[in-house]
Amino acid sequence: MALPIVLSRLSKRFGSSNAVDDVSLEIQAGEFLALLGPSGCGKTTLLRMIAGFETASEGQILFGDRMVAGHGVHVLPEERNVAIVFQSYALWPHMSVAENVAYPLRVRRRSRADREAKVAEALAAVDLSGFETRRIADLSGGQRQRVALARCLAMDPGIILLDEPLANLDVHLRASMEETFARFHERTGATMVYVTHDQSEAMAMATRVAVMERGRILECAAPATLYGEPAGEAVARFIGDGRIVDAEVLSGDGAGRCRVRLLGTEADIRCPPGRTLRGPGRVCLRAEGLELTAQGAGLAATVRAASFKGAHTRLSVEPLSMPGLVLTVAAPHPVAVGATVSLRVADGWLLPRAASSVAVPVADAARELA
Ligand SMILES: Nc1ncnc2c1ncn2[C@@H]1O[C@H](COP(=O)(O)OP(=O)(O)OP(=O)(O)O)[C@@H](O)[C@H]1O
Repeated sequence: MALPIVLSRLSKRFGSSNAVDDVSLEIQAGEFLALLGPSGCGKTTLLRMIAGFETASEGQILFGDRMVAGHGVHVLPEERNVAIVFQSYALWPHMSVAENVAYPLRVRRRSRADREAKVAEALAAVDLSGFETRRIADLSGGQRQRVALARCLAMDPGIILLDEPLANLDVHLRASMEETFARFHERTGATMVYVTHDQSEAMAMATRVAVMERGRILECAAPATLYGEPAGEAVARFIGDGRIVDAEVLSGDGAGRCRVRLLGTEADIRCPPGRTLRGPGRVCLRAEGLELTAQGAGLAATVRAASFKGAHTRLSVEPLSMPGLVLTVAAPHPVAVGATVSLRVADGWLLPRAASSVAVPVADAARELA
């Protein structure tokens, strides 16, 4: 049965440095949560603490209502009833596929008939029926990872922890494995925590993504929210290569749209609904929110680099109004480096924290002006 995982004020110190720093997070039963962040941000340490391979310096971990770490408790990994999938597969090379998948069931002294049924079902779930007698050495990397997943399935765990399971696979195989993982998640219904530094992988599979930086969780939200409506500048920059620019909020409808002046031009963009704000703010711009427009009509910029992508040409452009800032835009046709183009800001996101900390609600501002 899937269990929720609750992390409360969890920290891990190695010497004087905090690898995990005051992390609190509730992972729902049956959720697929990705821990995403650059190398060294603490995601593996956090996963190892959930698994029980690391003790907590502070804080606690609950699986459902069972305390597994904290308040002097440290439940050993083998007693936590979690399944773990590593990038190194951790299979027994001298055993066959079926023997590997059956291994945890054998340890639990399940009957032969039960083992055989579970192994057949687990191998079918990862498209490896017919591979029962193959040796691990005779499998590809993707097939080995699928055996590791089948072994997990056969254990029927409530919690599955995955540490960069696709890191050793090539790009094409990774894409097909993303589907396998999604089906695997559906099938097990288990709570899954998936560590990766690859944001496209995290965004494609997870129901929520926790973005980590220097041991802390910056934001934890659904992929579309992180991408479209990030809460702060660090996540806006990290996810989808967003660019942050200063803006002046001119007016807003209170329902999630506002008019801003930015980079010497005006645009209608998205903003947090609720209070209508005006005053200075910070806006996240992404390549797909910018469009080429008729010469002289929008924001003038110089093309600094052009890279042909097949369906479009990706341009790096420098606005004349802000030298040094490099924006990216998808152009429907190639444009020469050095040319001047005009851009229209078709979409952007007014960052909430910057806005609420400096901007004034329109109603109040109007009263002040009256
Ligand atoms: N056993 C240890 N002893 C000392 N420092 C450690 C230990 N394990 C991890 N660290 C440090 O803790 C920090 C977080 O490491 P961690 O492996 O959790 O990061 P990560 O985000 O998983 O990185 P990567 O993607 O490179 O694996 C790093 O600065 C690392 O050097």
